[in-house]
Amino acid sequence: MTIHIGAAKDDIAPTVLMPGDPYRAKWAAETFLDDARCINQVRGMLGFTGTWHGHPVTIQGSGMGMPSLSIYANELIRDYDAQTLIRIGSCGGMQDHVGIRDVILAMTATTLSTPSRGIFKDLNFAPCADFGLLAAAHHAALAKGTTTHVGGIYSSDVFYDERADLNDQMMRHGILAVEMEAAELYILAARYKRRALAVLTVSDHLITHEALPAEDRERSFGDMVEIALQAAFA
Ligand SMILES: O=P(O)(O)O[C@H]1O[C@H](CO)[C@@H](O)[C@H]1O
Ligand SMILES: O=c1cc[nH]c(=O)[nH]1
Repeated sequence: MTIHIGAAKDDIAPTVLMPGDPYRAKWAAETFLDDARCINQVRGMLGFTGTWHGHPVTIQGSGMGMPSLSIYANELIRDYDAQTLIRIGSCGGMQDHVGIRDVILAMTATTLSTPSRGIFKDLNFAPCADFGLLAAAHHAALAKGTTTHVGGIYSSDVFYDERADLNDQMMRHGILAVEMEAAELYILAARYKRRALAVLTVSDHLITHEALPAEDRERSFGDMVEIALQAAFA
């Protein structure tokens, strides 16, 4: 057990999927895993462990934002020895050619700041995905026929952002979508030599202002979960 995860060490699999939403963790575990059991309820940040095609898998909510993700990812890596961490998240589309429900594979994650900012001081570290996971996820997405985009995303600290100029610069530089966790996940994976990837589904759009309801964000993103699982065990 850790401060934020009530599971015994053996209850967490080496492969962990991390949605921001704990109820997406529950839905994904019940939908895709065999013999799924709840292994964490501390603070309501639900986690489940089961098997997918015989492989042990944990699906643990990360909460919203990098400070929350950082707590769970640190404990999963340092206390539970998680080796492969794949975020399965929602995001806001930032390019015209990116549509609602499309899948984004985040090759890089640009940020203004992360919980790791302090250790880098004046260095701008470039958080990036594990290439093997990225390539395997792309292969899985193509095989599935899911409309998928691979490229840079923006990990923001702010959902209700008062600085429109930042989004403008992201869009101008080809960033595909905005979310709030991937950059810190990639930095922690680099620090501890683990594999990480963010597989995202576009839930709303900053240009068209389309938006999916909360229930869809919780329960309807099956393609991204299957892509993440196939990538993890490719
Ligand atoms: O759907 P999740 O995985 O929570 O991801 C996105 O949704 C939340 C904001 O609504 C942030 O956590 C953002 O990164
Ligand atoms: O962080 C997020 C997630 C979904 N949509 C957004 O606009 N931002």
